Amino acid sequence: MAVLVTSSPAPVQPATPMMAQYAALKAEVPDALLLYRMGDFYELFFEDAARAAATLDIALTHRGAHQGQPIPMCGVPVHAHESYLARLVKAGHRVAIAEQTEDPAEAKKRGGKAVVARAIVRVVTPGTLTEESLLQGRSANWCAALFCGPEGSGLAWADVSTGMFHVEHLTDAVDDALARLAPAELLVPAEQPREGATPLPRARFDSRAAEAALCRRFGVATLDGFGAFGRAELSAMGALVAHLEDAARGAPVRLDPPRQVASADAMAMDAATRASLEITRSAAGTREGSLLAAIDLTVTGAGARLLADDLSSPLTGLGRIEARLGLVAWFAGDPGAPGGVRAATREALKAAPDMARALGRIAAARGSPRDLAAVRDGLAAAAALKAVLRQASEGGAPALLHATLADIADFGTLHAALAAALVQNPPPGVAEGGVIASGFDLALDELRLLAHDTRRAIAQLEGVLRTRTGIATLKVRHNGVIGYHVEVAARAADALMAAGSGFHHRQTLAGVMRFDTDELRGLASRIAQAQAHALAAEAAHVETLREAVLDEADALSRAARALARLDVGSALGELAVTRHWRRPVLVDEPCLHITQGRHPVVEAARLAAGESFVPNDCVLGDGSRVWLLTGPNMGGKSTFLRQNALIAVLAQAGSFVPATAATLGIVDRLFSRVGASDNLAQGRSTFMVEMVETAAILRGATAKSLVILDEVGRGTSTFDGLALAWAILESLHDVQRCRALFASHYHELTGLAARLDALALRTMRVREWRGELVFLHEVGEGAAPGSYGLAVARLAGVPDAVLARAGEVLARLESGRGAVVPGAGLDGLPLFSAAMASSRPTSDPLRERLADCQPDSLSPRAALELVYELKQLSAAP
Ligand SMILES: Nc1ncnc2c1ncn2[C@@H]1O[C@H](COP(=O)(O)OP(=O)(O)OP(=O)(O)O)[C@@H](O)[C@H]1O
Repeated sequence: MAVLVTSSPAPVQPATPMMAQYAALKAEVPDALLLYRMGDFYELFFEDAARAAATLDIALTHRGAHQGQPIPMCGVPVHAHESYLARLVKAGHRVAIAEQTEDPAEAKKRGGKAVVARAIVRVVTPGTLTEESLLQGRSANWCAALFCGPEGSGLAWADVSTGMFHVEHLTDAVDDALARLAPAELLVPAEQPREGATPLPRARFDSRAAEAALCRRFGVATLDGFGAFGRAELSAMGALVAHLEDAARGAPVRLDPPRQVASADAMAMDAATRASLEITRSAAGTREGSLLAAIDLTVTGAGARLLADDLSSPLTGLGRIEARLGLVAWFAGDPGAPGGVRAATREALKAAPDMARALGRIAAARGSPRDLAAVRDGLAAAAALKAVLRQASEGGAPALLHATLADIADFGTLHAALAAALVQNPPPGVAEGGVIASGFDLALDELRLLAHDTRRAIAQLEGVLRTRTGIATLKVRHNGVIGYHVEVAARAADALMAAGSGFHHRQTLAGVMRFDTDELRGLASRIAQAQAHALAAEAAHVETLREAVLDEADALSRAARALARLDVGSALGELAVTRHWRRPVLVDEPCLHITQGRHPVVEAARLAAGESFVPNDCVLGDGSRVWLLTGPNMGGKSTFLRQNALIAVLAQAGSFVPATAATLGIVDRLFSRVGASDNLAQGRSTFMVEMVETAAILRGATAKSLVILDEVGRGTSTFDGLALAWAILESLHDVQRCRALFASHYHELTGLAARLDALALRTMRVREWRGELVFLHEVGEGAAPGSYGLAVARLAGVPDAVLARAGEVLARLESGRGAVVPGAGLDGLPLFSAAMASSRPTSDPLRERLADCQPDSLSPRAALELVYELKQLSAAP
């Protein structure tokens, strides 16, 4: 989430009318950087300029003076402003854009000192982006609002780039919901501050005003048709919509009606679980290395966004999960879909542009002709796909396929209008024309023809004038400043300067003179007129097309979502076939039976390195609801723990799973604590974090939950850690009664198996071969015979002396195992330095030479030589 940086207040007592205008605009958006349009540049002044120059690494200059001080200024060119905007927003700034809202010529009419009228047309914040260049095609860009009321919290979130709009009532687990969403921008009431969130006045969260505003927006008398919303939900929705509208500054904001999300419909996962399982982001914070990246075979941006959504909130309802699995199975050809339909679907989807985002821009009045073309091509792809799938589904198809196809309406008329009107590859803007295809509007074609013919007439005029004047080098030229003109070398210009020559002097430059003639003027003005009319006609057509698209906005948005669902279904089908994944069986009883399960990310990494991955079974259920897993470091415990949790996530997200078979009782909450998670920035030690997270598990887990815990208690003294691990394991077994995989180095815990009837012992198998440790990565029955910590330390390159010393300490500790005081039995051990001394290498040339010498038989000269020799030996390494 972006950290918002506020900028400086507006200057006091502005010196010039322009600065007065600037100050007034700046006062409207005191917390945003103001980009002030001046001709071809957006300029920033004062503190804004300093901040922007530092972020953008551009030159800071000065313009005029304010209260005797030069005014700091910097600017970015209008034509390239999007990339600068992206950098400013990414750096956490809110940016307001003030445009010139009248022609400078109009201002001039009001007098020499009149300032061109300007207004803020948009406030750009991280959560209100629509530009393709500012967004990531494969991730959603959520703007969220949170309101915590006495009866729970309301969380509303929307993506203006696609119009998606959701709301959820939360009784607790607000942090979990925010971790799931990872919004680009979060709005909160000022009196409920949160780190990284934008505080808004409390009045923005007024639920009654919100209800009325939402009814107006969606043209309904009551919101009941969308769901039964609580006060907190209304407050959050109201603040969110008002913020989005405020940022758009009068430009329309298109949103789908709010979809109410019920917390119970999704598998609950807290932020620590998501981080530890690296579902959509790796530990390094990137998409790469995450589960999402490893399994994403979607071919469209919208498909990738939907897959991320599915993985972030796996379902808990059997019906919806089965519906998704049915679609994946059908695409995977299991059972027996006609050959080629998956490939055909993926091919058709590849041709589909991002219709949802194009629609978002068109609705926000920021759409370019290219966005209209994107809708046209998206509709063509949708129609082609629908035809393919309709035919393929004749022999029987899953319900979700039928429902999805039904969401793709018949857009024949709209598509025909777009296809007939637009050129194949329209330019990014309408200003230069060339958007409307020839043949669509005869009047437009005539205007274009006229302009074309006139240009040809001008070209012919050059020949006529050459003959008439006898100047062979005479040229008819055009430039943006003086338009069409005749150019001759200065030395040949005398005849043209003569009165009655028919030539009117325009310009004298070094070596050349420029003229025009009445005929040339006439032709030029005909061209200009024809062009202006043609441009106006094109703009009118574009507006009509825009309206036609917006008339169908809701249906288009549904169709875009349907295409995304087909993309996800076929991509997961492809994944299932190419990686040999299997359809999971979901049941109501709390079990987790996985045969030959694999970790999708680790497996992919191993395969890429030319190494194999060892699959493992996991059987949690009656009689073995909790597994206590022991084994050496590096043995594969964390991988095994995580892979089973990931299989549960994948299955409930509606995907096949990396196993030869899997039967899974629906998991209501998933908890994962694997790998160290430091939160030192928040002032908590590793152990403190571990205990806070463990407390959350013991409070939150139910008999339907799945808990995976790795090395609980490692951050404190051995006995404290063991005692805690012991009690936690007992609690999971007896109190929460959840399914759990519990990895630990405390071998003492294995004794609990005798007492806890649903606790089973498993170990990561290793073999010692010629003094070397070989990791088999196999889960076997029973407990590990030892912890092999020293052997792993040797593999890691810990020096021999330290290892030898650790071996001695270990032997003493083991002989004293069970003693009450940790470290009992160590008193008799020599000190570390003494042990180091005893383990010194025995071969020492200096000592050997000294031992060899006979002092009594040495002559003075031989003694001196011996001293030299010893000195030399002592210097040797
Ligand atoms: N099933 C497997 N097949 C092949 N290689 C595996 C398997 N499981 C793990 N590995 C490899 O072993 C390495 C160590 O795995 P992992 O981190 O899971 O071990 P660990 O027992 O949890 O170790 P530690 O306790 O030190 O964290 C991984 O980097 C991975 O490459």
